[in-house]
Amino acid sequence: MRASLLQIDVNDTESVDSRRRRVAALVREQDGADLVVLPELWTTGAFAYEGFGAEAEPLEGPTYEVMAKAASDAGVWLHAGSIPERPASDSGSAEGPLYNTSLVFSPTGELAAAYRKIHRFGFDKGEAVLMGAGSELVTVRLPETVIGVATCYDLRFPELFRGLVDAGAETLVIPAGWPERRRSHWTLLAQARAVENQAFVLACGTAGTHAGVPQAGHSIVVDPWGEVLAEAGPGEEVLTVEFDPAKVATTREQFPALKDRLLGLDVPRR
Ligand SMILES: NC(=O)CCC(=O)C(=O)O
Repeated sequence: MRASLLQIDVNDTESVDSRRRRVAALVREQDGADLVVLPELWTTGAFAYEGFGAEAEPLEGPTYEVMAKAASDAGVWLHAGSIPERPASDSGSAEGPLYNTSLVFSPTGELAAAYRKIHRFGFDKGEAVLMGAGSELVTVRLPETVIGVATCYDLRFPELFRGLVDAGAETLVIPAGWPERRRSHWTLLAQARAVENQAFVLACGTAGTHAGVPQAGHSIVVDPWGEVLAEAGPGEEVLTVEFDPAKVATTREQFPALKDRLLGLDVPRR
């Protein structure tokens, strides 16, 4: 299986419209890939809080339209990263809470899944107060593997990933806007989630600086044994990797640690 992670430079000088067009063209160039992955909130920047309201869009808004077409033009599964989503309220008005919502498209441009980020970053400010929390785990069956989706700060919450594994996930796909300041956590946590869940991890971050926050870049692909298969540098980059999804089953068979779980399962305790 071939995956391409598009580590986009998200800065304050390029307009959202221009970035959308540029990223769509990059997606179309990945026509030999099985899966293409974009970062979190790459239209606005994950730390550009002022832009969330101004650039919020309904699920089927401009980013959806452009990305659905790019996925079908390239004939790839596309995890299009996330958008600041403003769902239309029941009455049909444009008012309502915002969500940090990821979109996954099939190679024919159909929406296969939408995931609203569960853990919002910022403690008492930023995303944590501007956006609502999602509540549903999302997996998507591709021909080669089942992907489980999570977003950026979710990476710090292992129980979410265990839930995805229980729902069948074999490849964990994590778009992010992770800051350079905590790059060591990013790499360490990506490897930890791969090892503990015996799953592939595809973690795609942003490059550049937006809202005064330098981004880590260093998108990373880790195999179920915790080996780093590929890692990007700090700048904009297309990180392409080939991997064998069957390695999940062989790792889980040969080192069956997931079968030794006791807590959280309905089993007698010693
Ligand atoms: N956008 C985010 O979720 C940032 C997460 C982060 O900076 C961290 O967990 O550290």
